[in-house]
Amino acid sequence: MNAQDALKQWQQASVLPDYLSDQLNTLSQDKGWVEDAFGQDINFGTAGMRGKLEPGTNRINLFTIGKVTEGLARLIDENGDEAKKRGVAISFDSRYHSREFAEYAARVLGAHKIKVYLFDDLRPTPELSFAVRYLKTFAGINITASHNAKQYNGYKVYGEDGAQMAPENADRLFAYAQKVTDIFGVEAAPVEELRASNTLQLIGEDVDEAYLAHLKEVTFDPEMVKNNADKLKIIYTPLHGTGKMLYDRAFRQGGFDNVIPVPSQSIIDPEFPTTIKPNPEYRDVFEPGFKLANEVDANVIIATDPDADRMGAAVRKADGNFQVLTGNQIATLMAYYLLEHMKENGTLTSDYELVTSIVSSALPFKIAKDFGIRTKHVLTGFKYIGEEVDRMNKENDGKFLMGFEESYGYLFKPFARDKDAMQGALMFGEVASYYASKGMTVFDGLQEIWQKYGVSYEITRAIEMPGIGGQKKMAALMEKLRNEHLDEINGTKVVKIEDFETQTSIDSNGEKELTGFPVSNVLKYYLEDDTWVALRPSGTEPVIKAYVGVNKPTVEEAKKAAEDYQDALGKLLKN
Ligand SMILES: O=P(O)(O)OC[C@H]1O[C@H](O)[C@H](O)[C@@H](O)[C@@H]1O
Repeated sequence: MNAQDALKQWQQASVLPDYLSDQLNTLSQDKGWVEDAFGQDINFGTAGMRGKLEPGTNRINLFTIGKVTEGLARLIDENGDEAKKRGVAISFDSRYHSREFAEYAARVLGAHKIKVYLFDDLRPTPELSFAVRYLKTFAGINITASHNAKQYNGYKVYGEDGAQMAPENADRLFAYAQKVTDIFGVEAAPVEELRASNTLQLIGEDVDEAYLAHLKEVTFDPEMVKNNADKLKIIYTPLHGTGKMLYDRAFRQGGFDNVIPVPSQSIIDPEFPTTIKPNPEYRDVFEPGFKLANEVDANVIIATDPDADRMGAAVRKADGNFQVLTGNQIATLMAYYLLEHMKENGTLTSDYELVTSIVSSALPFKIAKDFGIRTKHVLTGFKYIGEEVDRMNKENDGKFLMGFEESYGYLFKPFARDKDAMQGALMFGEVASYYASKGMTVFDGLQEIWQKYGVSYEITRAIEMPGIGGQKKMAALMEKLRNEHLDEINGTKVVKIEDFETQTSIDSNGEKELTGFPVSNVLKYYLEDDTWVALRPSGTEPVIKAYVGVNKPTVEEAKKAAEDYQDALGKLLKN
């Protein structure tokens, strides 16, 4: 069906709620919008599906949610009665329509007589991941668009291991969803009926308690944290989202006595009024935190995104100013802290493993190798880190130290199988507490690590390419670069190119097969000066991402080189 025919179908549908009809009337005046919103079906990316809250087949609304949930229901049907009895856990964040979509997904599953555990209120993504494992459900759904701007919403799906559904099942689910011919005809059972038969069960405090009990396992040295509680003042912001539900109890039980929330950002609000995008990657989200930190003389600011899977931090330097850290720097500090202290108390063995994505900093790998433990690279997407944890458990081969992604995602204890900002906040608090006990700032600690291992400095830039046009442009750009085999970037020789789509690796010895990764549209370049560069279209936002990681003796040199490489990439991507 072409975009115009699909539009007509939506215009004639009698089941559209008023807000969608109104939006449709206004937006459909724009031909480009119609092409984009109805020209294709919304797809599954790095983290399920994500899109603007608008009418259309390529958007997030009641009907695309219903269609995909119908796909999940059919996947569960295919797995038989046992799978239906185990059912699905559903949570949602603070965005517009999140609660409504969660309830609708519950009703669609309920129509298939699939058991549903629905959270009574908003909850963090990692708690949903935990709930899937705790309740032993067959799958999980989280209605969230994570850190995207307020106009977006989305749908993350979890498999029975609590990790985001791996491509094989996600593809089956999507294929089932594609078989739904009438998007408005998806059956949904009434809530009252589902409640009466206990097909739909509300969950909340019971799961909170179990999850919080596990969060206690994250802290490595509770005594140290407790003894230094008075030396550390943490400002915390949930950025108007789900972190608010648990942070207070999590910090308190972890021994952190001085945690002060940012009042304006502790109000649950789908407008995310104090931010442009509620993403701890951006400095502006820390502004109210800086102000409060200066008023109360705090050392550290911790921010979690609206579904509390990402965690960012800013730390006070010796000169009194705050430094916003990157996800790579936060991970480096946490990895070093754990390795050093585990070694010290004799618990570090060589079968511990650190897992990270191919576009994350090389420094934690270098440190891990120095401590004699194993390292493993995976593609972007925390589900791949989840798969590694599964492998370690199933094959009894390796112990999980931590997993991280440059995009502010960390996991230490795999009772959740997605990145967990609560775990990140507790571990980062512990790191801060440790440096405070030595009379140092966290930033001093980072300098110390850099002095020992050399400076790794990474910059990620996202170049926006919206709409169907943007997708085509990104595909063409990647194809062009793939065929060009760049031999230099900003004047420095390329010594190796890894192409994760054609699964080849080329260096001066010729071409080899690149094994161990699923096919993915990523190009990674290794340069003569120990720099790496990676390019890939994002799976969650309409952007192409350019990653640069440089290794230099000093911060100044590293920063300058990373910026220069990014500028060169910017030009390359414009051509
Ligand atoms: O770079 P993208 O494809 O946009 O993905 C960036 C991040 O998005 C989500 O948060 C996923 O859960 C992460 O695993 C991923 O790293």
